[in-house]
Amino acid sequence: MLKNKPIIISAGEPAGIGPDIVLMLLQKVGTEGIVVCIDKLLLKQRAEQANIQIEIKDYCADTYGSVSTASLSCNESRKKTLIITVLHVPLKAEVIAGELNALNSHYVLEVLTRASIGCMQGEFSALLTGPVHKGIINEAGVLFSGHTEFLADIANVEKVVMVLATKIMKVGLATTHIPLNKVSETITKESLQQVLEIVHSELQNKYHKKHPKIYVCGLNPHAGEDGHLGREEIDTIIPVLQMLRDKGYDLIGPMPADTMFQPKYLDDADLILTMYHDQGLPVLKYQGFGEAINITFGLPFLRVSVDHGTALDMAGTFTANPGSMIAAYEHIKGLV
Ligand SMILES: NC(=O)C1=CN([C@@H]2O[C@H](COP(=O)(O)OP(=O)(O)OC[C@H]3O[C@@H](n4cnc5c(N)ncnc54)[C@H](O)[C@@H]3O)[C@@H](O)[C@H]2O)C=CC1
Ligand SMILES: NCC(=O)COP(=O)(O)O
Repeated sequence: MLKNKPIIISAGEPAGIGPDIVLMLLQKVGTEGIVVCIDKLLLKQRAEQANIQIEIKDYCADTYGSVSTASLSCNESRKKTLIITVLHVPLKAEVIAGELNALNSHYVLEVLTRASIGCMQGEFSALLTGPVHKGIINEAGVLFSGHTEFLADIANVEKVVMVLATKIMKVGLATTHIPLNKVSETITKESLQQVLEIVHSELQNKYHKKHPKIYVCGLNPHAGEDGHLGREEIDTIIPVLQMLRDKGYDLIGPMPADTMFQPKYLDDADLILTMYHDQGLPVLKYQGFGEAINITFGLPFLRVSVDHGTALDMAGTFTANPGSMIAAYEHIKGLV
């Protein structure tokens, strides 16, 4: 049923590269089956800057898909025109590429809210998110640590798991956007169990891994070195892994994070669970920046995102690499 529904793209921070890479994606894959949630004047402005011919159709849930599905047309000058369906959300202030403006932070959140509610109501098959700027949203007075947590709140889900993926590896995070000095206390037996249950179930249900093999990193150097370099492995991680193994989970670890990322383990693992953001992501981005994607496990709808941020230094120049955006789109197409 959702197969026939459009994918909704939230273009993210309006002053960042989000609108640019959305246009680059549409040039590459066409516009059929895609609705872009953005201020339509902003999209037009960026397209003009890049000399991309576009025609905007206002999105209407009732008629979407019933009119012509052609995604390209030729005008008199025979230049290709992208026909883009836009779910218009108005900006609060004018946008200058590369210059953040806290006045537009509520616009960013309205886009995300509208798009994700549409996914939950079955109006859209999946959400593809462009990058947002976490700092400027906080400066507007809204506590915001990331899409992952924001979407979990909207969906009223207690726990979700951030997973980044390349062709070589999937890396999950036991904690997401929290200060380093809060990591240890945040990893409790309950939270780690929930994380592993979500990862296990998504690997089975979305990725058709009958018996997912999950490698788990320790928190401390050398996974605690038998308690001599920290006790979180002994007190928390090992008991949870043992309890889940007793239920049939295929879990390896806890293993030292510094030796985990080598081919013999990567080839064998369906996913590597790291304990915090910067334990797993630098390795993954070193290997695959530009083609990596970010998937939120545990939401009641499919959300996939780019692996990079707003790249304000490149906004409006159309020199950004759209590879991650394209990979995220292709990932969604493979799942819906
Ligand atoms: N999915 C999302 O919404 C994400 C948002 N962010 C947010 O983005 C903001 C800026 O974060 P930064 O740490 O500066 O990371 P960033 O990813 O925006 O930029 C880091 C470096 O990578 C380059 N870069 C980024 N994307 C690129 C692309 N597609 N092609 C070529 N070069 C690219 C930038 O020019 C810069 O040199 C922060 O507020 C951060 O929280 C960061 C990561 C993901
Ligand atoms: N480093 C990944 C990242 O910060 C993206 O987070 P989110 O906005 O997808 O939650």
